[in-house]
Amino acid sequence: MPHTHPPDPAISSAISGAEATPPPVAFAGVSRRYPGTARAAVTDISFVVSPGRICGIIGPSGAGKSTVVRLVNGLEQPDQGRVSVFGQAIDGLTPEGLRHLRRRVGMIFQSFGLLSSATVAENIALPLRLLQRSGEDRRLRVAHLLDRVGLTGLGDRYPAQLSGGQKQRVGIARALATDPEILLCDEATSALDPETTRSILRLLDSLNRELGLTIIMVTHQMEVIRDLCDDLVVMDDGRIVEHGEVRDLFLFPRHAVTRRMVAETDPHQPLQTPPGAQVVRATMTGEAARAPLLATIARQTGVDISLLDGRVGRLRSGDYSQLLLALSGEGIAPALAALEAVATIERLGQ
Ligand SMILES: Nc1ncnc2c1ncn2[C@@H]1O[C@H](COP(=O)(O)OP(=O)(O)OP(=O)(O)O)[C@@H](O)[C@H]1O
Repeated sequence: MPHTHPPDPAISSAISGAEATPPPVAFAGVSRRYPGTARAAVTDISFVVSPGRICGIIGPSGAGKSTVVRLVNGLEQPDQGRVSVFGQAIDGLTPEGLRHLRRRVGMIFQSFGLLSSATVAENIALPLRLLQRSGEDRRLRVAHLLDRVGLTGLGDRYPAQLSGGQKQRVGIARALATDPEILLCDEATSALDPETTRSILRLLDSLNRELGLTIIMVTHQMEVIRDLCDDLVVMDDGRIVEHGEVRDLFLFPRHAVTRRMVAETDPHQPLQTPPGAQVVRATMTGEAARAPLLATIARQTGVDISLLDGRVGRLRSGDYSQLLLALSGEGIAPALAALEAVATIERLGQ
């Protein structure tokens, strides 16, 4: 059974069916084996993406992440189970139904997928051409999209004349051309350097906030999950091994794959435990993460506090700090009580 952290209320109501509008994406017991292969690429996948959320999918190479996104836009069909997009099962859709679905679901890729012989403007206009929109319609929409992704004035360039980050912006503009409600991103930042990655993540964040766009983000980079996503699905060997809100999985990973991927964001060894000290891990979020907690508690209780390890930062849901502390001397019990009032405390022994 996968580890499931308590879902947010929107997910609970989507699963229970209490929500009037069906969720953008729902997988129920989905399996898929590619023809000619011995093992299923994905097995018994069930999860729900609620409207306006950014859901990350992470896992080692070959875990089945790309297969999951390809199942969402009908590039693959399930052998078992059901994939629903806005409540509609994608298997059994007519070609016309599938075309209509794909207008509501945009997609961007690691390799950008641009036509090298077409200009930036022509690349962005391609989906509109397929919809037989008029030339004037296309021109206006492309100008708007170029502005929106920060490429004003670059419509006449060819892809070869752009940086990697600019190419991905063209990919995003093209994916948005049909005004989709869902954006699928398959390793969309994996070919980019860290600074360019951050600028693309900021763009995706603003599109999500301003347009209410639901985003599914396949990545092998936990930093992308930490910085951008609300929810997280962790896959290994074709199965979901853990899923829930990023805050819960990032701060309290349970499955070995999640633990390993979280550890990779901050690889180092904690300091040795001083003899006789009580060791605790204290996790704070929001206001408490920024408070001068250790100094205040040491002053008030007389306890000695050594910092053995720590990580601080910002998730999409807010600030966090997670500190490995060794408490010694007088006042350990009141210090623990004071910590427990504002932090989640895990006692790791003496
Ligand atoms: N078109 C295909 N034909 C046959 N097997 C495939 C095909 N596409 C993927 N697979 C296999 O299905 C499994 C899952 O692949 P998938 O690409 O979904 O994983 P992934 O987690 O996205 O991997 P990566 O991070 O390396 O892209 C792998 O064993 C892969 O070899």
